[in-house]
Amino acid sequence: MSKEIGDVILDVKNISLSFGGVKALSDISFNVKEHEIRAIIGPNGAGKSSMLNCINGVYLPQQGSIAFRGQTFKHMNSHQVAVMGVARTFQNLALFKGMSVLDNIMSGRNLKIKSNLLLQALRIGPAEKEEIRHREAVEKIIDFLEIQAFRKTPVGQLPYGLQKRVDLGRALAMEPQVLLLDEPMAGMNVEEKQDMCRFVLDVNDEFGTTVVLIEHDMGVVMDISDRVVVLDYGRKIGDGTPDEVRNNPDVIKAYLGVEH
Ligand SMILES: Nc1ncnc2c1ncn2[C@@H]1O[C@H](COP(=O)(O)OP(=O)(O)OP(=O)(O)O)[C@@H](O)[C@H]1O
Repeated sequence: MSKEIGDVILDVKNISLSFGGVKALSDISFNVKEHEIRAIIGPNGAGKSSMLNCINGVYLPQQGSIAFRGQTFKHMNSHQVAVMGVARTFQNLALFKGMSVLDNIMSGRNLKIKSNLLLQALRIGPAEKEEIRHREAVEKIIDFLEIQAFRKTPVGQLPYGLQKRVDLGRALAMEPQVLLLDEPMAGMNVEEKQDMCRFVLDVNDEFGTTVVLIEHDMGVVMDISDRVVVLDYGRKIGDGTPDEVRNNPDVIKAYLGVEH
């Protein structure tokens, strides 16, 4: 894999997060470079989702800071983080099940809609032109994700693997610079996983989008990631290329309970 990795786009510094007496994250630091695919792995309860929730402003860590392109966003909420260019998908799908694929992906464009609600509703003036532009962008994503056949289908009627693809489409509709994927392959069969892997690689390659993903499937992680950060009980125990992480005794111990 020979691709150009850029400067640091996301810099996580000394993040600590507790829920009452539970320390979900202890002094976690790592960075993500532009155009990278960066995985966060670790056993159940390691703190992976908590970390993603700190990055996209859902949780406010008690300590530490996160900077996007050098700009620290200590108190930004998830909307502000999204406007800045960080989109995410969810472990448990958060789609509108009764709405069509097209409308679900369109909902990802909301952040980009500039005209006021009345003009939008009447579809007149600049709102009409804007709507056409958004529709075109959404159609491109639908083509890219190869879901043309289901454009008008209510999302709830689609197989799980396709719903995950629509979830990705909705995040892509925000035209993010950084895409956070929370277990994009969870619950998928082998074929669906292969498809999702290909789409993640294509998004990274064709749009240049930086990807941060949590994933339990080690085969997938080792195949597609440029670098991997490993958490265990809220602490960072490894950070490096897939090969470095694979051979790290602390990581082996955390996963297998024994050193090899
Ligand atoms: N909202 C919350 N309230 C209380 N405790 C929480 C909350 N979210 C996470 N935790 C706790 O923080 C710790 C880390 O959880 P987190 O979900 O981040 O781990 P994870 O690595 O994503 O796990 P999994 O792989 O099972 O999804 C766990 O002990 C969990 O019980």
